Amino acid sequence: MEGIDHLADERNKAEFDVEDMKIVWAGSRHAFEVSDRIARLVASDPVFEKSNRARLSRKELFKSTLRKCAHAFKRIIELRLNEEEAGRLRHFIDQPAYVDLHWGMFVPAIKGQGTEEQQKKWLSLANKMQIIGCYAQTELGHGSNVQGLETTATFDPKTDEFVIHTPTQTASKWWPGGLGKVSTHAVVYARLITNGKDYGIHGFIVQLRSLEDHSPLPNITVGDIGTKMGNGAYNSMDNGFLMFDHVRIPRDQMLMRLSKVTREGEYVPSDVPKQLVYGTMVYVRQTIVADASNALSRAVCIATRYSAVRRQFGAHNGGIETQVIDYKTQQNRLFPLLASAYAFRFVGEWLKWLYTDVTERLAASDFATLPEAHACTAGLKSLTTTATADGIEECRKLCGGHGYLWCSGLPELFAVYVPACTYEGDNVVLQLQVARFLMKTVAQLGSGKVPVGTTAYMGRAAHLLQCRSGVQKAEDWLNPDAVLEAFEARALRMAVTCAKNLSKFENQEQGFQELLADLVEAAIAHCQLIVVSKFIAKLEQDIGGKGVKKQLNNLCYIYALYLLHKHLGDFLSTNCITPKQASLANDQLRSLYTQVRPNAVALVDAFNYTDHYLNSVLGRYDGNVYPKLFEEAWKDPLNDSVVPDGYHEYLRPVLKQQLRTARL
Ligand SMILES: CCCCCCC/C=C/C(=O)SCCNC(=O)CCNC(=O)[C@H](O)C(C)(C)COP(=O)(O)OP(=O)(O)OC[C@H]1O[C@@H](n2cnc3c(N)ncnc32)[C@H](O)[C@@H]1OP(=O)(O)O
Ligand SMILES: Cc1cc2nc3c(=O)[nH]c(=O)nc-3n(C[C@H](O)[C@H](O)[C@H](O)COP(=O)(O)OP(=O)(O)OC[C@H]3O[C@@H](n4cnc5c(N)ncnc54)[C@H](O)[C@@H]3O)c2cc1C
Repeated sequence: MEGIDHLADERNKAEFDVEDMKIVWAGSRHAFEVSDRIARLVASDPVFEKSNRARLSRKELFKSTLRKCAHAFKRIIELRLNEEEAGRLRHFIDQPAYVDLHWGMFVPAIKGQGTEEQQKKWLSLANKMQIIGCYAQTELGHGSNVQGLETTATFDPKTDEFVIHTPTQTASKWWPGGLGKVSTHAVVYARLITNGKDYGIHGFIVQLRSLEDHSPLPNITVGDIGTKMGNGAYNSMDNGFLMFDHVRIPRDQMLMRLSKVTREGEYVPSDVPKQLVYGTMVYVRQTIVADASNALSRAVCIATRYSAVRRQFGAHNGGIETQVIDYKTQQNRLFPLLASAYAFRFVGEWLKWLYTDVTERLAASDFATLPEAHACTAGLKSLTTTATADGIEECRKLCGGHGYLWCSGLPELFAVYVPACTYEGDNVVLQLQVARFLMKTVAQLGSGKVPVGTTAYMGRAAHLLQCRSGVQKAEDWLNPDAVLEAFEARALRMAVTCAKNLSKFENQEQGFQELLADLVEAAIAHCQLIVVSKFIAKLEQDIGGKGVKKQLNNLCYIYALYLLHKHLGDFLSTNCITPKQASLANDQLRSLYTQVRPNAVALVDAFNYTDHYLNSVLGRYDGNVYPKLFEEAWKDPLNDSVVPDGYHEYLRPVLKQQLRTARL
């Protein structure tokens, strides 16, 4: 059956031009062409083979990761790939590795926090990978609470050096990716102490390993923190621990773009907000939002193709059974995830714009939008990674029993993805940052300060606090104004309720702690509004291609109405909509599912994923699932022999024992 497209009928049903949708998904024709070319390059290179990853021991997996990274670097040089192409290459290799932290955090930290001189020195080494770096912030005892970090960097004016020290076991660096076995250098976050005074957390470039033989430098203890969840998965990464015993570094290895320490040991505070020391996290959170749509779309692609292949029940008189994708329950679970993948794609594009905008403003000493950029990156990182991790697991269940097989691609994808809910800020901790931002904004309403950006809607509080939805029939829920008003009213009313409840406390911080759960819900409502509004804004752009806009329109309203249904309690309890209107939203949702159904397979084809990248028997482009499941099963080491190892020692004696007992 090789060569037959088992999904051809599905593809023929599509009512839009898939090639045009591929461009919209990629962001531009250029981005599509680069991605397409590099994905094929990776798929055709045997060094990047990954189908046996689960069967490798940790050591084998790690060594194969080193090999892939070295080969990738060689190819980047040979083919003279530019930064964008090199980034796509690493993405499609699809194996977490030290390079992610080197390029994703070490280099950006130096770019963001190093002086020009420091950038010149360190980036020229890092860009050629003559040094490899990681981002060493988290400690055994503190991750979320950055202000609680214990590592010290004490200035010694006698030698013009900082002494980096780990004063307690809980001060050991713990988790940094690439640290365990690879990094030669790290940006280490430590408490800066000079003239006996603690000036809080600052970044320092510290060499960890010899550039000659890779052994740890004197007074440095470093290693891998151990095996993590799942076979393969994130175990290709050497997350590490690190302890310093009074390690000396030159003063000029403190990242000094923001604040400085002079030769005499005087601390010169930055004339810009001190929070810019957290700038690398803002940058990475923004990239994590863009990546959420990659991971979710991958899972959705597998679940959608397989749901079209898989048939259960419904056969009459020996006829053909029903494709499981035709069950409304399957659609109700799958299509909102398909819609979410597109929604996260577009909000990711918007967030990239916001980040670029704030970066330009900061360069011009305009710090006004920094709090919003922090709230948006934190909140959207939290919202999209939570939904994506849950979504991948839902896709596994949507694939029934076979989804639980490693070769479905879903267990490993879940195991690799789920720590995104924790790293770069625990998702609850991050929503609480959004909540603080919202409470400040609400407190300023009526003060004459007009809320802008993503909180502009709060400026229409007089209307939004008393309006009632005008929806009268199901189709009214396809009106962008009706949807936006419902989401805005719900978000504002939840924030205002929290603010009112907070005001009942004499001690605001105590009140905040008491109301944490409500505050997180208000923050989530605000972030969902952002995603919905950016999807609607996307539809207002000039989108060409036969039928493309119609499909995006359907997905946009599936996303919004599915959220409305899921969080109905919020919408009803805040009196934004009536039960009747909620029921109309459900009617509309069902109708949208019917419209998406014939386009579902084509909508996931638009992601343009190669079979190599998906690495899933269930998600194969040709839908030839069953013979390939057998092929994979035969490859399992347990099937190397018909009679298993251990039969003679452990199985035969038991069987013989039973036989004797039975005879008695
Ligand atoms: C492409 C790469 C591949 C990805 C691989 C992923 C590898 C993973 C890497 C990591 O995980 S690195 C470690 C990441 N760690 C965290 O994310 C820690 C999370 N914690 C924090 O970010 C902060 O400590 C906090 C929880 C946000 C704030 O803590 P706290 O309440 O103690 O606040 P302060 O530090 O005192 O600051 C208060 C003040 O500052 C504002 N603010 C906080 N963060 C930022 C920021 N990033 N940018 C701008 N402003 C920020 C905050 O809103 C407060 O403002 P005001 O209310 O005072 O106005
Ligand atoms: C795979 C992976 C890779 C990582 N890579 C790096 C890296 O490269 N570099 C690096 O420096 N770090 C890295 N980290 C560490 C990561 O950034 C931290 O684990 C993360 O910031 C969460 O901090 P924590 O572990 O201290 O969680 P904790 O803060 O201990 O969280 C535990 C629980 O407490 C809750 N909680 C904590 N504070 C509050 C609060 N104020 N209010 C309400 N609830 C709260 C949380 O919601 C959570 O449920 C990595 C982690 C992982 C899992």
